[in-house]
Parts: sequence; structure tokens; C-alpha cells
Amino acid sequence: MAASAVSENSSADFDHPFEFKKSVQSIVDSSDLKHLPSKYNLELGGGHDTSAESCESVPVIDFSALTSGDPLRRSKAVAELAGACADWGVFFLVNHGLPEELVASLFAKMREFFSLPDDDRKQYEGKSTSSPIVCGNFNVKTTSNQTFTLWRDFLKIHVHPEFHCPSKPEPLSEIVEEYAGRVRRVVREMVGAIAEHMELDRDYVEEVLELKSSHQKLGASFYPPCPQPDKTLGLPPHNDTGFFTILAVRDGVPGLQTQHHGQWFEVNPPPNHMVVNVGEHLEIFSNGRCKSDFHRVVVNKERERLAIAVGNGPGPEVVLGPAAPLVERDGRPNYRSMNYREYMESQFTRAYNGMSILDEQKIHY
Ligand SMILES: O=C(O)CCC(=O)C(=O)O
Ligand SMILES: [Fe+2]
Repeated sequence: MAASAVSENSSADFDHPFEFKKSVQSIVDSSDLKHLPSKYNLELGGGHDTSAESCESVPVIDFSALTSGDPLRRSKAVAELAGACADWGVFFLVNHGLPEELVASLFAKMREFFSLPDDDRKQYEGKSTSSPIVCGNFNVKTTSNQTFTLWRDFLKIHVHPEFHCPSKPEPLSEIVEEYAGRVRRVVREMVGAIAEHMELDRDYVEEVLELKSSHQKLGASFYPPCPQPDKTLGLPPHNDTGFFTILAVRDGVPGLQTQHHGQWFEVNPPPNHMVVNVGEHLEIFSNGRCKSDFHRVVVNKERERLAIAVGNGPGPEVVLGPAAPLVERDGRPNYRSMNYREYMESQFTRAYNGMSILDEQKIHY
């Protein structure tokens, strides 16, 4: 981010990174906005470039091949999955088995959630980083210490091993629970396939990562149309936490971009394709064989965008570092270990300031 000026109240806002004064949607609804309100303006000191190339080369992985009884088809898919994780750190997943009707009803109810009056949602304003349900907006500090508010209304809920969800609108909670359970099964299969590719015993991996009680959180991001999209962001560049994030986007509305070899690319999933981002903890656990992708979201003038991301990590009590057999094979760990729960509790503010834990945890020899 190139902005360099410091806004007047930057430190006050940043002491309270989550806020829920007014949703972006209610601002859009209440007036015929021609200009971006200044608190969302990231350009105070210089502007930023959000151009990106189109995404033909983002890998596509066929989940049905990963679970196929045909050993040749399966081993080809495992190798392709490992290749996508090593190269792009992001890919499209097809034939994932997540039912279309379930995804459609998840989007319908989530869209309703973001239309509830602000007063109904303010009860979920983030009081602490460990709140199981957080809803509102997010203040971000740029590398040049400027604070601005993202053009995004969000809901973040922890859904496993403990399940939390707002009670309204019904039956959002039932739909989320069903969807999260199905996503866990997909992710477990992909973690198993990656483990196999790294010649790690699947049972060892399940056990050491405590996958039965894996931590899972759902983040829904709603980006209303923006009068001046070039002056703000939906989400600044970041890496996801955990192993894999499964991201569903409605109606092909663009916005997600990933960085690959220093260049930004659009990541626009075709219908029924999920986006999968490799998270920081898979990079660490694989001792660097898998790469977590750095990605961001830009907003647009015409169309609202709703994206639902489910992040999947190890069990909350796991001390996560590179897998011991890989360290032995490589002769050294390339990352330090961390307590996953402690990390999650400190993560909210850290993920959005341009720093990844990978920068901190990587060991430079
Ligand atoms: O809105 C999106 O497409 C991506 C959201 C995202 O990157 C996240 O929730 O971590
Ligand atoms: Fe993300």
C-alpha cells in the first residue's frame, strides 16, 4: 500500500480495530453517494494500484479424482493438488460435492443477515479478539501508519469444535452447521492427499494436527457497490490462517486477486468452482513445500459482492510447526512452532497490517 499520510484519529481507531458504528450497506442505502466518505479513503497520501491480470492460469483441481477408486486417476490428482499448493497457493476446486442448493440457501440467508437493521447486528460488535461471533467493519493500519476503514461489512463466527452462529435470520444457523461439516470433510481429504504426497503417514497427520477437533471459522464478507472503488479496498493483502480456506463467491462478481511471482492476478471462479487458498499453517507444517498465497479484494462500482470463506486449521490446542519427519528429511526446520490458540487470539489485528506470521516465523539461516 502506497498511502503515506496519517489520518487525524488513526491511533484511536486502531485501538479499536473492529467497530460497528454504521454498516457500509446502511450508508449506501441512506444517500445517493457520489464520493467515498473520507474514513474509507486509503488515498490520503498517495493512492494505490489495484490493476491485475486475468486468471486463465490459476490451477483447477478435481476433487472427485482425489477420492477416486482408480489409482492412476487418483495419483495424478494428488500430484496436481501438490503442484498447485507449491506453485500458486490458490486454486479452483471442482466436483467438490458441496450441494448447489445448500450453497444457494447459505448465500440467500447470509444476504438477509447483511440486510438486517444495524441495531439487530450491533450485539455482535467485536469486544475482544476471541469473541465467537464478530460483526461490523474493520479499521486497518497501512504500513505507513494511516488508518482507514475497509469497504466491507463482515461476519466472522467460530463454527468448530464449538459451533456459534447468529440466531437470525432463521434457519441460517442450521445451514451453516451443515455446510461447515461438509467443508471439513473436503478439507480433511485434501490434507490427507497432501500428506500422502509428502510421504507422511495419514494417521500420524490426523493425530498430530488433532483434525477431529479441527478449528474452523466462517467469514462472510459483503462489499456493497462503491462510488469510488479506486480509492479504497475490500480487503488489504493478507495470507489466510490454517491449512485451506474454502471460498464461495456469488454470481461471478469479481474482486479477489492473488499475487504470483510478484504480479497480481484476478481470481474469478466460474460457476460451481470453489476458490481454495493455502493457509499459513500448511506452509509451516509442510516446512515450505506448500505456499500460502498473498491475496486482496478490490471493490467495484456496479455490483455488490458476497463471499463466504471457511478457514480450516488444526485443533486449537496444537503447537504447530513443521512436521517432524520433514524436518528430519530436510535437515532443519524452516519455521518456528507456535501455539495455534494463542496465535488465533492475536491474529485479528495482525493479519491486516500487511505482515504475515510467515515473515515472523520463518527461520533465516
Ligand atoms: O472476499 C473474498 O473474495 C475473499 C475474502 C478473504 O480473503 C478472506 O475472508 O480471507
Ligand atoms: Fe483471505
